[in-house]
Amino acid sequence: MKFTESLWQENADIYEKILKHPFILELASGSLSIDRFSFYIYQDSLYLNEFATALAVTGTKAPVSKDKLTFLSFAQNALLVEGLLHENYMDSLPKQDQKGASPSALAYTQYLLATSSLKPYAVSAAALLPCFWIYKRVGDHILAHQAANNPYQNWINTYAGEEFAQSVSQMLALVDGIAAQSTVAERDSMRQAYRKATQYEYMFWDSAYHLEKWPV
Ligand SMILES: Cc1ncc(CN)c(N)n1
Repeated sequence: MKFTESLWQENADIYEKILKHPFILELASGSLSIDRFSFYIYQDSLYLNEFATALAVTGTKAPVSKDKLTFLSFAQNALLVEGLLHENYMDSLPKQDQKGASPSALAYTQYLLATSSLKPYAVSAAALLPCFWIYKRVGDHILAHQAANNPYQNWINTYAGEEFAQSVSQMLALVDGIAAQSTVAERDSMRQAYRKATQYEYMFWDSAYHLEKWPV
């Protein structure tokens, strides 16, 4: 079994919880409130900026230039392709009262930035994989289960689309290649990083659904 397949199986419990989360159920039915979606898009636009930095930093550690370029192109796509989707939405959605990242969003981006800055290449790459793979699987799942005339169609089309699918395949191949050259201990660290980022993915949806605020 591929290393990435084992990661998926070990973390299927969290993926099942994501699929049953009201944010995802309501995104698929089109009934998600505009306030919640708007909160999510604003938080995600902040997230994408930091995510792109974490991708670029991870790229600097790649031992071969082909893989460096791949990480840099992922960073570029996060800012241009996903960023454009968010900019288009932000122009038409209600403005947010709360400025800056929510507690969960900040925790997630700081985790990715710290991991990409301070941990080995293999661990950084594993921490970034859920950001690709979970969105692809959630996008595909929603596309297959969505209601007609869904107001969030552009979002669904981006993550269930061919361009995003190609990035995900590239990222999976990269992580499998890195794992094949890693020791058992390194693979264990990769597993831990993958699970932590998967937990943060769940928390990101959950915090958007609850319009999470700073308590003080
Ligand atoms: C929180 C989060 N995770 C992942 C993705 C997909 N790059 C995203 N846009 N936002």
